[in-house]
Amino acid sequence: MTVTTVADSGSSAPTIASSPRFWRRLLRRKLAVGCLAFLAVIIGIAIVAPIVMPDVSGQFAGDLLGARQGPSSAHWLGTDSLGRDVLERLLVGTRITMVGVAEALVAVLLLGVPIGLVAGYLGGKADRVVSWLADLTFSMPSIIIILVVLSVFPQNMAAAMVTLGVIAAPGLMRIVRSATLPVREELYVAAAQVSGLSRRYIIFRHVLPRIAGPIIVQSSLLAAVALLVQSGLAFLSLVVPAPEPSWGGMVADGVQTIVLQPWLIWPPGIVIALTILAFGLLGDVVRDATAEGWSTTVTRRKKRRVATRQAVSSDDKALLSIENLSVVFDTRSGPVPILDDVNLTVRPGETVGLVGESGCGKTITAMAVLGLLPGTGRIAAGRIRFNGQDLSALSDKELERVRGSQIGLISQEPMISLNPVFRVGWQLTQAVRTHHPELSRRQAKRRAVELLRLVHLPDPERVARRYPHELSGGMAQRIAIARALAGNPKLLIADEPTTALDVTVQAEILDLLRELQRTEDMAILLVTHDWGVAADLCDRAVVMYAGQVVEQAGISPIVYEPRHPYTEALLAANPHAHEMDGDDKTLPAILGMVPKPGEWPVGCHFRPRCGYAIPECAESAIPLAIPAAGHETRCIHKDFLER
Ligand SMILES: Nc1ncnc2c1ncn2[C@@H]1O[C@H](COP(=O)(O)OP(=O)(O)OP(=O)(O)O)[C@@H](O)[C@H]1O
Repeated sequence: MTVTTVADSGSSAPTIASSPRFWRRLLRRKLAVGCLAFLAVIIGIAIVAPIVMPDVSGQFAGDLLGARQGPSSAHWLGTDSLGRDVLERLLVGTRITMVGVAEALVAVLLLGVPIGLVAGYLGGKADRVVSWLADLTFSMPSIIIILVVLSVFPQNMAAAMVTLGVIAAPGLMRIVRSATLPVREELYVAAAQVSGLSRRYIIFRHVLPRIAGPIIVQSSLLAAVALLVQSGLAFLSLVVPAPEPSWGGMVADGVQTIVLQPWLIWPPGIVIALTILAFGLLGDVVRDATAEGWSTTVTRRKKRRVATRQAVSSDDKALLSIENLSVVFDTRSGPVPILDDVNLTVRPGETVGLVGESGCGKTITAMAVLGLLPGTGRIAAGRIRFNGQDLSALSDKELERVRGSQIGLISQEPMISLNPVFRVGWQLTQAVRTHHPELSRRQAKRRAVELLRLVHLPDPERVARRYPHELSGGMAQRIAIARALAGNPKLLIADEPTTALDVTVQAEILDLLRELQRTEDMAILLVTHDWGVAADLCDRAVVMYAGQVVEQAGISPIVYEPRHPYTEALLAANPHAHEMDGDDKTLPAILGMVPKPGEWPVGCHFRPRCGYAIPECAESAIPLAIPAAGHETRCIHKDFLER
């Protein structure tokens, strides 16, 4: 026999089982009330019966002439093989049976709960050692060990039941550990740490009450197992010496006389079966009540998650705040999701890089901010707050006023964005007048030349007289930047601004952007697939994959300690890193392709290409985790979360 525990019995459901709400939920269930009432009666009998009937325990024999009688008015449940009253022995025998159950439970709780709590809360080595010990104990044959203990301590029920508890403890440890993991990430636990409370205090006062639900479920199920084991050992006369009555011993008596009086097996058999059933069913209903609480807790946790996320990826000072943004493209076969729950923020004066392979949704994110979604694209959920206003709620006209004057855009193809039939100066002057209608034509012209000087174009007056086809790529990009600056924007969206340029010009444009950001006090949202560019320019990076933000953090942590396999793979495939290393080996590529919108896999979108994928990655949508302050990752992989 192996002592098993139900590993999923609400282990992941951090509910406050000690709260009145939990008890209200539990007591709404008739089955729970029935089980609790039944067990209360059994415990009451265990306490009272030996006091009321003190002689029964030591009674070796009763009326031998009236032995093996069926139920009668004198003996409601009949008499046993030695003429003793079955009902009296059943009632008095309740105590020793329940004491056996209690001994096993105390042992399992004393070992399983604290060790599981410490392993879950501390993690790392402590966790690994506990898991290893748990695995070791699982492979041990429990009943053999109990029999060995009984050979050393004959007829010692306490020794046998405590051994059972010790053997069952690793199962409870695991459940407590996994229930502790999400609780330790809660904000209030972090707040308790910050306020200097001791670990012991936090574990037992903050974490333990939150995981009481799974512990109650397990205790109930373990009580059923303990009762079965105690009855079995008593049946074999291994733990309760005669003439002490016990339920298991009474079953043994009934078995011996089964031919002469089959009735004797029924009373103890029924009571054992009903009590095991009550423990088992109570475990079930507690789990249901916990799960019901969990579904509401999930909603609350979701909100908390958002709150936590906002603590990382957004704050009140944010200039741009994209919150839970989902974008779809309407097609004949229905809406196709392009962006899924995108969250990111840009603070004033900050440069944030939006990194990812082609087709991940970087440009669509930028276009959504500008209210310029192409084709049938539309915002399906979420909002975009910019400088205190909700952009997603603005009309086209209102958005036009924001675009350019408050948010500027430079794109990958500056040449295409300039009208080939008008001189550069004229186009710039128009841009200045659009954003500053108060300026005269002459003043606007002067401002246009100033802008050309600002972007370090030599001889700006002459450049102003040129047509776009007379410009080089680098010059065209500088002019595009100058035009984006015409409205003195607070935020510049730069969509792959250097991709079409040669390397030296790329470096000049990046220098220019860095300088402008400082002098013009402008935030930049830089869309790029190039880590070199992101590392050169950005304070923070947001990594996108298949319509989702999969990781975001400060540029150093994300480059040196990526917490998502996609970021790690993207960094490994970065040609700049290899150039810097002098590494002439083949550049590692990420196998496979970014899945098309509408073909995203269930669970983690990166799973089919991920070398670390485990079955859980395919189960459901991966929530954002916060492995370190200011760092978010959409990965459940332990190796990445615990780096
Ligand atoms: N007008 C459109 N209609 C339908 N789907 C579109 C449209 N524009 C973009 N998409 C799809 O949206 C997804 C995200 O595109 P997006 O251009 O934002 O990716 P990206 O990460 O910026 O890549 P790139 O580096 O190529 O610009 C892609 O799968 C693309 O096919």
